[in-house]
Amino acid sequence: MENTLTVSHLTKTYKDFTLDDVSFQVPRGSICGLIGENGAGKTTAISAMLNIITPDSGDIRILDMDYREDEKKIKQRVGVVLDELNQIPHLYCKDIDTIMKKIYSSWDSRLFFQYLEKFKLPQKKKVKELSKGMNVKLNFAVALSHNAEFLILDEATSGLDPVMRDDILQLLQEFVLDENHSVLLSTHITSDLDKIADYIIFMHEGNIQFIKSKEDIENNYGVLQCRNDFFEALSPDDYCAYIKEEYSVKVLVHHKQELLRHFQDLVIERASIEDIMLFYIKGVII
Ligand SMILES: Nc1ncnc2c1ncn2[C@@H]1O[C@H](COP(=O)(O)OP(=O)(O)OP(=O)(O)O)[C@@H](O)[C@H]1O
Repeated sequence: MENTLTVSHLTKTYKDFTLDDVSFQVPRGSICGLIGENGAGKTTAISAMLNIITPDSGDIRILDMDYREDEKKIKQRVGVVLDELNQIPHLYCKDIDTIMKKIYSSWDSRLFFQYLEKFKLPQKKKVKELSKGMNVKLNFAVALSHNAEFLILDEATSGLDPVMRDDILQLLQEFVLDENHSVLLSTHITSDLDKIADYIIFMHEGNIQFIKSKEDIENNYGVLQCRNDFFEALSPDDYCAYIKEEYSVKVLVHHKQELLRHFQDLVIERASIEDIMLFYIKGVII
């Protein structure tokens, strides 16, 4: 199995929105970041994978199984953390263990209580008494305590303080040290993906705008701020998007080493995932 997740030609139409023939993969052993503006279709795609909504067409395979036919088997092997809170409000944190033991065949109580301690979650607090961030941490403790091979995280880290977010990012990196483990992480905090993602899947208005490896972004992409006359002298092959400003042009280049060979004094800044996203949404794409 090369890919943990394969989404093929996924289409879902709502009144004012179409998720339009979307295809992408999560390679085994990788962390993939799913990014896109509000309403781009990220949650729609994730809801289809989890069989929460029924797509109009398309195939989804998770861990080499069909997402509908094999839903029960898949859910045993997948950990999910969504933006919304999905634990039962009147339960004590420790009672979650009793319930999850019945749901997951490979539930690990010892590991769950270790996570409660690590995340400073009091066993004797009710779920409804937890803050939003504490609730997110509880969902992570559940997702990580049943030997899941694949984590699907939809805006899961947005309610966490920077220190806890950093701890979770580290946990995710440790999780994929096992090459059978993979993560799909939808987030607006693109700096998190600069730190840990192997691939970036960028959705825009219901379509896949691009899929790139972080290595490709780091090695080949860059941001050049230049004067209009210099920009006019460039070949369109030298860049993939640009934004005209009052006295200069911001250019997204995708073969920066080649450009630097021709223009040795050129200053090309590192392109962050946020920079690239802004070029594709606000700029002119070549
Ligand atoms: N049940 C529904 N009925 C009608 N439209 C819907 C429904 N669910 C989602 N949509 C629409 O689908 C579009 C995509 O929504 P979705 O939640 O997938 O976006 P998103 O990329 O996750 O956005 P965000 O970053 O804001 O969470 C939006 O225009 C939304 O209004």
